[in-house]
Amino acid sequence: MDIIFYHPTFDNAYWIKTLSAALPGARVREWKRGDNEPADYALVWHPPVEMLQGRNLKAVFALGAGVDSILSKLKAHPEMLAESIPLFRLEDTGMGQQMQEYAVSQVLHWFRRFDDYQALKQQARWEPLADYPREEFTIGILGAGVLGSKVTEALAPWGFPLRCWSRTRKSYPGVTSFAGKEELPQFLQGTRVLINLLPNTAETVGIINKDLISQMADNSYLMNLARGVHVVEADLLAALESGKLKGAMLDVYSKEPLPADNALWAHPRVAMTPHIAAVTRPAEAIDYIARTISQLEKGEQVTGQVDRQRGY
Ligand SMILES: NC(=O)C1=CN([C@@H]2O[C@H](COP(=O)(O)OP(=O)(O)OC[C@H]3O[C@@H](n4cnc5c(N)ncnc54)[C@H](O)[C@@H]3O)[C@@H](O)[C@H]2O)C=CC1
Ligand SMILES: O=C(O)C(=O)CO
Repeated sequence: MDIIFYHPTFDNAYWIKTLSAALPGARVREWKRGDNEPADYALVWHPPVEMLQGRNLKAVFALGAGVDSILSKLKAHPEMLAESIPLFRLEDTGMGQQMQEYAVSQVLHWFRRFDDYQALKQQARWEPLADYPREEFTIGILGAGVLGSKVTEALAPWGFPLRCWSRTRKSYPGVTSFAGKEELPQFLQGTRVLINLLPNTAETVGIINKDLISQMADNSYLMNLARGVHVVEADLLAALESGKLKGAMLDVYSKEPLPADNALWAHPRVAMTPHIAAVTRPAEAIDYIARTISQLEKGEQVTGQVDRQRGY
């Protein structure tokens, strides 16, 4: 079996060595321009079209959870990957725990009013503030899939009212589930902290806009852990100015790296990280990919296949 590997920034030698060890007998090589030798599987992130085009592959594995960049490239270059070749993505493989850490630490930061105390500190003001009632600190998770469900699990022990919104109804313990466009207004009503973990699709681009924000509780918070295109940044800034939103924690942006002149950098109530909420953990990802390839070779059922029509 031949496997080709391409990632613009990973430690490719480590991946090739570890994957080879996990799949004895497989020949794993780094794909380089001009390599047209046969391959059975391809592992990719931001692949050049010529890497995949015209190959008789058994499957392609995306080296991340979101496949929006691969699917948008496919839209522009449908010849890159035949419809019949399945595309897989990473399901959790260590990203769930990272999202849990990120979400829980920031929710607690806001709940304990550390943002307010930080602002008071700037003015050397000693001023104990009233606690927020826990039962009114409702947390809503947009996108209740692999990562969204992990985040609800980590938040559950803290006792906040929890709700999620997804395409189909979920039954996660202690979480009120809302499904579909028609239930979005109900989901938003009273939501104090909105955590976004939706995939980037034609239906979700720009979903966090002024209309959506206006339906949330006053003095609410936004945490965007999914993709920058979900948020209309001008509407976010306007909501921060009007006071409708008290703060935002952003990991992803409409343009990455975020240009130095973007107003988000300077905003005192916007906290930011540079798209690191959950990164691909090589050992876990290799374990999943090796296991899935072995199962595919034996004709067994596998998980993680992307529905290209649905867009995630
Ligand atoms: N910031 C970061 O470091 C990272 C960001 N991500 C982002 O997180 C996203 C989510 O990842 P997973 O949980 O693994 O995806 P998933 O596919 O398991 O879950 C997606 C959820 O969104 C819901 N959904 C999709 N379209 C919808 C619609 N139109 N209306 C209502 N609900 C809809 C689905 O029902 C599902 O509950 C990825 O697509 C990626 O963009 C993923 C990893 C790291
Ligand atoms: O896996 C993904 O989709 C990511 O965004 C990784 O940072």
